[in-house]
Amino acid sequence: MATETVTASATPTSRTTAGTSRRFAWTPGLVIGLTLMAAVVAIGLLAPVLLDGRATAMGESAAQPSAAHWLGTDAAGHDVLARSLVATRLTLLMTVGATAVSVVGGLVIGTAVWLAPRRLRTLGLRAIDALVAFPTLLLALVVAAILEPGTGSAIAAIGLAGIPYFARLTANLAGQISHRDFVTTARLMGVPGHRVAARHVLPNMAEPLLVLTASAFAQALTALSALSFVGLGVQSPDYDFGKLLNEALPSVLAGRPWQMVGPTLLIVLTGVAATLIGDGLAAAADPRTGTRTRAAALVGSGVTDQAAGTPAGASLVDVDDLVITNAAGHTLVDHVSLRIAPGEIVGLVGESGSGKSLTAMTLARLLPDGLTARAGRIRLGDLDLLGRVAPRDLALAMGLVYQDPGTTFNPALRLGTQLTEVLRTHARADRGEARTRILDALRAVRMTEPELRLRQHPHELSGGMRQRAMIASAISTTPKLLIADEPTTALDVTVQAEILRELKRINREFGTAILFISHDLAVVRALCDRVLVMNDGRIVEETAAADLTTESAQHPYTRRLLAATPTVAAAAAAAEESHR
Ligand SMILES: Nc1ncnc2c1ncn2[C@@H]1O[C@H](COP(=O)(O)OP(=O)(O)OP(=O)(O)O)[C@@H](O)[C@H]1O
Repeated sequence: MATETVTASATPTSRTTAGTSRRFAWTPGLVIGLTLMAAVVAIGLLAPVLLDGRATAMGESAAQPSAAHWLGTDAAGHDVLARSLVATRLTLLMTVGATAVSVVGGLVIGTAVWLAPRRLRTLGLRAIDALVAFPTLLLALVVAAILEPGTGSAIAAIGLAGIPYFARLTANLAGQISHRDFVTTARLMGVPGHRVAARHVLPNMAEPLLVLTASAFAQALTALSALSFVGLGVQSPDYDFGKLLNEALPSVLAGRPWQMVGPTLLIVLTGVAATLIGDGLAAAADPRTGTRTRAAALVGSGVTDQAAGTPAGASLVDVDDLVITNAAGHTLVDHVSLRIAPGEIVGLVGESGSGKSLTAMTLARLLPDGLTARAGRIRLGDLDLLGRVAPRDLALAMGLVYQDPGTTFNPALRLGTQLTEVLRTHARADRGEARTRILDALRAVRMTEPELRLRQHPHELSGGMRQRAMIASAISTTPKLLIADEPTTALDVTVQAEILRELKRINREFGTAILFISHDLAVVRALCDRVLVMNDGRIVEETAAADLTTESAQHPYTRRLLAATPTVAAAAAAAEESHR
């Protein structure tokens, strides 16, 4: 009995991190926000040095604003403006500290929850949701009341109270990113969970996290000020904005509101700066969305002869009586058996939802979460896929080619880094050797300017180029089996034809067997040796590709499928008809 599980989730919009060469969108809001923040930081740096004497000197108590004291003096006779400016440094440091606690704590907990086994993950997410539902300031007040009031405890209280937000965002983003093809491939290659998180998942959430960090900074500022204002934050003789507001309260009640003006203005100024920066970063993140819809996808790992050594005359792939059911017990793949000989190209066709992808994904041991697979036998070369298989052996025994154009490559990494990953991780090639081999493979698939491509990020390549790049990755380790799940669906017909020619050539030159999943029966007939027709989870017909015609097909479903596929002549006739 084989049961493979992988977390399922929607695929998010591709985003890049600051590491890509995408042009950054400097909006006026962002420029203003950064300028204001620079001014606040300059005040924080300089005021304690230049104005400390003035802020601590005692003069006339509760004096009105004057040329000597622009905002008057407080009850102790200190210059209110000087104290407000000097308070900027401590306020900023505390805000940065609390924000850092929230971000780092949230990242660690969110990632740990994502990496946890399914039950623990669900429990963790529930706990995080419950904490998020609790108002931050209330949570902070509880923490601050438990701890001794002071600067450190205020930072801890606000920082801890902000953790659930970042933890939830991290876990959600990780859940989404984990189902992009480059993460699936890394997992197939046996890259350990923590490395997948550090290398593939976290860099791709940098952008939304950065945006949230900016707004968390603004929230931490007001929350810290509120804590000090109610006496649970900074204690005398230290003072931050909140403490100054706390000290100003009696004078406001005594009809001298100007003592509030300095800290209030500085809180507003700092908060507005952080919010503008957050909004600006969010806007800067947008431009690429929708600009690169033309793309396609192939992801490959590879095979070595040793890993998938196939006894002469035996099948390379041997699946016997595969049944896949969902959580409700509904059968999605129904007693499927299939064989693929070494070097053979087998087509898997059938309407949408007939079970083609699930069958193929079972071979790669990448069945989605919640589904259960059992079979009498699943073998790939000398690997028994129902038993324990070293990730490296599976990684080297199989190449995967996906359809989804937006998620094939990690947008944060240069192509060179990702294309050489399988060679470096599993074929144990050093950097130079991996580079040479991938360049050879890129030339083999006729990629233009291969050296340049290795330095580029995925979004700088066209869909056809990305497809070639991934075929190159797949063949760089001389695969015995390539699973190609609708690899050309997202490409225009010219590029489609070129890619199909490359697949055929690779099959001829390297003896790579291919399981080719497609809706395009004409392509399947031209490319494949043999075709399996799936309907409602079952293989209803198996035929030589040349016999995939209305005349030769045996099963009524195959004939219906063929009848539903317009030939070029029929399509032209239909078009002509519609013009009449
Ligand atoms: N993660 C999942 N959870 C539950 N059901 C699923 C899941 N993935 C697929 N299914 C169901 O399993 C059936 C077969 O899906 P599969 O993706 O294998 O079809 P397919 O033939 O590859 O379709 P397409 O050509 O549209 O890709 C469908 O009914 C689908 O709804």
